[in-house]
Amino acid sequence: MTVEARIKSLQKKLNQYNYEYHVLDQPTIEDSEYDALLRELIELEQQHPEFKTDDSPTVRVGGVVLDKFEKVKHDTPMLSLGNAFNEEDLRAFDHRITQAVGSVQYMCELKIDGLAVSLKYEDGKFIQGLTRGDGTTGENITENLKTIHNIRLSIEEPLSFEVRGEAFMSKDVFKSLNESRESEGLDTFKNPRNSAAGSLRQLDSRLASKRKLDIFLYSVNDLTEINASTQHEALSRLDTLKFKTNQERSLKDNIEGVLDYIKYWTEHRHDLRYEIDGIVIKVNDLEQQQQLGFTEKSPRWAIAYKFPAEEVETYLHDVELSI
Ligand SMILES: CC(C)(C)c1nc(N2CCN(c3ncccn3)CC2)c2cc(C(N)=O)c(N)nc2n1
Repeated sequence: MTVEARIKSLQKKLNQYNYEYHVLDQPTIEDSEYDALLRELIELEQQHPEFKTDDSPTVRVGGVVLDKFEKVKHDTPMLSLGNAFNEEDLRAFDHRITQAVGSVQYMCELKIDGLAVSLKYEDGKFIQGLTRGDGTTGENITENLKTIHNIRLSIEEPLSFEVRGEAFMSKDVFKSLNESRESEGLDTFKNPRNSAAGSLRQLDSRLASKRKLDIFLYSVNDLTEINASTQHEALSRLDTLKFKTNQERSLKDNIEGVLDYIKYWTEHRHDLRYEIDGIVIKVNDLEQQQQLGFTEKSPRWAIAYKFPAEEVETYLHDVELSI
């Protein structure tokens, strides 16, 4: 096999292993075997840089050091969400909607407690990643986002659109990061959200790569590009394009179903391997979304139900401090 053929086959194999491990959560080879193949590919690409591609799995290890993050305007502004804190707020949200557009289905999604980011694809290639920033302008953190293994560096269709999602750090990664920081005498991070934010703000993408960040994607800015007519179809389309979406989502026929879903996750949220701070409820049908429209900064067809703050955690924290 020629060197070029070996490099191409390693790139293909490692990208497939990445997808199985980080998107499907179903690895088919041992980590040690993956690492050995990756080391071989890094070496071959260093000897033959003409065969290195910008969607090679070696991109994941980072290595670009910036002196600052450039500010970039979002093509499509990233909106914010209205909040609901109790059943009354949710019923008022439902009443306003059904009065305006009649009966609707709701897509319920776990509200991942991370950092909203926007990924831009052009002809199927990941070309730019931005933080949400103030919704209008974000920071260019493309090199750091490339180190998140389940972010597709290229997709199998030459699509051009922006995919939005929440980058986060899992509870286990957060715990071991704080343990190693403690042993190095560094100050620890307060919660996974803060450590994800700190990781994405690293100017050296090699450091960002070590933080093992993760991401769930939840919306596309140009739905005609993926010809979806509901949020349910949009998420399924992201799945077929091998993006990582959250599989705990559920389609409900009315507000009662939404209340059941919220009740369930209020009780089971701590069984998850990542933190959530609520539930996002969206009108499923895109035409009904259009009819409902937007306020000046958030959609009228979506709301974020926020879990009540947990006294137990703060109480224990205070007790620890007072000892
Ligand atoms: C596309 C819309 C606007 C409906 C939307 N917006 C979201 N967010 C907006 C406010 N965001 C925000 N962030 C910081 C400051 C102000 N707003 C943070 C993202 C969503 C966040 C999540 C999630 N976290 O899991 C989700 N499953 N779906 C979302 N959907």
